Amino acid sequence: MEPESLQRNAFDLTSCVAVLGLTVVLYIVVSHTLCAQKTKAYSLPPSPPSEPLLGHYRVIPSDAAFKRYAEWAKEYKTDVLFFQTFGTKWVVLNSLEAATELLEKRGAKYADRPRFVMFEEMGWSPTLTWLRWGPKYQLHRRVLQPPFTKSKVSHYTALQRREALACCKAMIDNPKDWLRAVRRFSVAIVLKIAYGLEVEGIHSPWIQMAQDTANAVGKSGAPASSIMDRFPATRYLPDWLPFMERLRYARTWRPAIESLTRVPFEASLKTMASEADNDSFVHAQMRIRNTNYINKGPNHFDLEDIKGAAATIVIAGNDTTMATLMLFVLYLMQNSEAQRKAQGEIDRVVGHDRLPDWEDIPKLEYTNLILQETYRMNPLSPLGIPHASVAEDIYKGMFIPKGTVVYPNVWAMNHDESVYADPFRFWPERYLSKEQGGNDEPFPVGNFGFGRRCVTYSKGPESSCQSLTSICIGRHLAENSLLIVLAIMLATLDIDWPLAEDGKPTPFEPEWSFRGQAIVLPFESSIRSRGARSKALLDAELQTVTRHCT
Ligand code: HEM
Repeated sequence: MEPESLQRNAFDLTSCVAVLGLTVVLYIVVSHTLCAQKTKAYSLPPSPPSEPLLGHYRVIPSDAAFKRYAEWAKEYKTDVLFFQTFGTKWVVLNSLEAATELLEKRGAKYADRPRFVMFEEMGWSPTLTWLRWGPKYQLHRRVLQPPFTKSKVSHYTALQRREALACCKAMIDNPKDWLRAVRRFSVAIVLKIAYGLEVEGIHSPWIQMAQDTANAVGKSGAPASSIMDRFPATRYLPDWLPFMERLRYARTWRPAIESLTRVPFEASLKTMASEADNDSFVHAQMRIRNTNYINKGPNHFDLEDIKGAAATIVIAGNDTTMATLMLFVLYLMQNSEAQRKAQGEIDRVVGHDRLPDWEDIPKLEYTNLILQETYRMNPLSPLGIPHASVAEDIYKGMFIPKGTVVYPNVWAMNHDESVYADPFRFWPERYLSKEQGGNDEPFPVGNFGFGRRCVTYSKGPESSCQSLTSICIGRHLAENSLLIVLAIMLATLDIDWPLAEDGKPTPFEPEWSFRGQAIVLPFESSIRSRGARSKALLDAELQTVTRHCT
């Protein structure tokens, strides 16, 4: 390039950055002034000191921010904290009381989501989880919710049990590769439900595809917290600039998101003609679409919507299940007493002549307590998926401006010492009554989100939500998957610390990632069959269900 043109490019960039800087300053001054006028009567919630222009941008740690928020809440003696950066305002709700009051009782005011600019940059198609409040959101929720209601998920139980048996068999046959078995279980269920596609074995390419997407989402940082989300114009800056590492991340992982959205969808469409009995989400939606087309009716849910919604099922459903299963293995390995107690319960309820089935699940009280304690110990989305307010609000005399992003600090609520004694201890008995040797503590809260992003509003000055549904549409599906696989794991496997060469268990501290989701990183474990009898049962039952499962 000519020196003159180089100079011109450098000048263009400098002026571009200068104009952008000026815009940021103007934006901040105007929004501060407007906010100050509104808050004359009420003050904003407490917040830690911020920096000029950058606000709280550099004050919030990128790793495990939820822990810092919990500390600030104690320091400032408040359950609501306020922050702002580049004109974006956000509050963190650190108590169950605040989250229930704002996100549930006043849910209509907090039904929106912020705009997820970083996720847009990552190439998502319309995805319910990230959609803002509005007709598109309502349409997606109306289409996606019905197949996952508490009664409808019974449709998937045969598939879930078959995959649970296959998972445990793969863990026993190839214990070093137990993570792949767990990933296969998590992917196989949602891939079949969304697209009608089968995962063949633990080396299926679908597993790698889902793994890549999970990596992309899991380490992308708390949703709506990047510089692009705070100040969308920065998405057009070159990604080598300082502060733009999240833009670089988004662009690096874009192909993974695009593949998972496109490739299984196309594979599913190819089977439309040959699989008339395929009742997957994509086939069902395509059939509706074709019928509307033939009858010359409108098709509001277009191809991009079907594609995006199917990908939502896989992306929202696979990694959450996988991460919870990894936690089961970890906590059972670390707490052998709890493991033995749960195995005792399985033996008592199910006996030794068969493996756990759906009719046993309601009777497995201690197994359910292990699930609850796993949820509490490590909420996968420690700051939930943020909501956004559609109107200004006053809470305990504190002013919450319209358009504020709202994070429930689910981790803080589930580690509140005033509710949970010794909150960092894995103790499933804590939920039992005092007479039963427990501590009468409530089940964990908020792991599946708060409130209701309502489907319809009632009219009137105090608008309220009409649809009282739990925010995560996949909760019932996920709980069924987790309970059946946990029960079969307890019936067929012994989980222990990895063994050294001399055969002795070697305890270690696992590593975690707290960037975005809170997940335990891959770790070693010693997994063995509980005995020849349970192994024979596993082989026999797997053969039977594989023959019968559709
Ligand atoms: C252990 C398993 C799971 C956990 C911990 C979990 C957690 C969550 C959380 C925290 C939210 C955000 C709620 C909010 O906005 O306050 C959410 C939303 C959502 N989840 Fe799940 N989820 C799980 C499994 C699933 C599964 C299996 C599916 C698939 C069917 C699914 C689909 C969704 C969807 C579509 C949303 C967005 C709902 C909306 O914004 O209206 N999830 N989930």
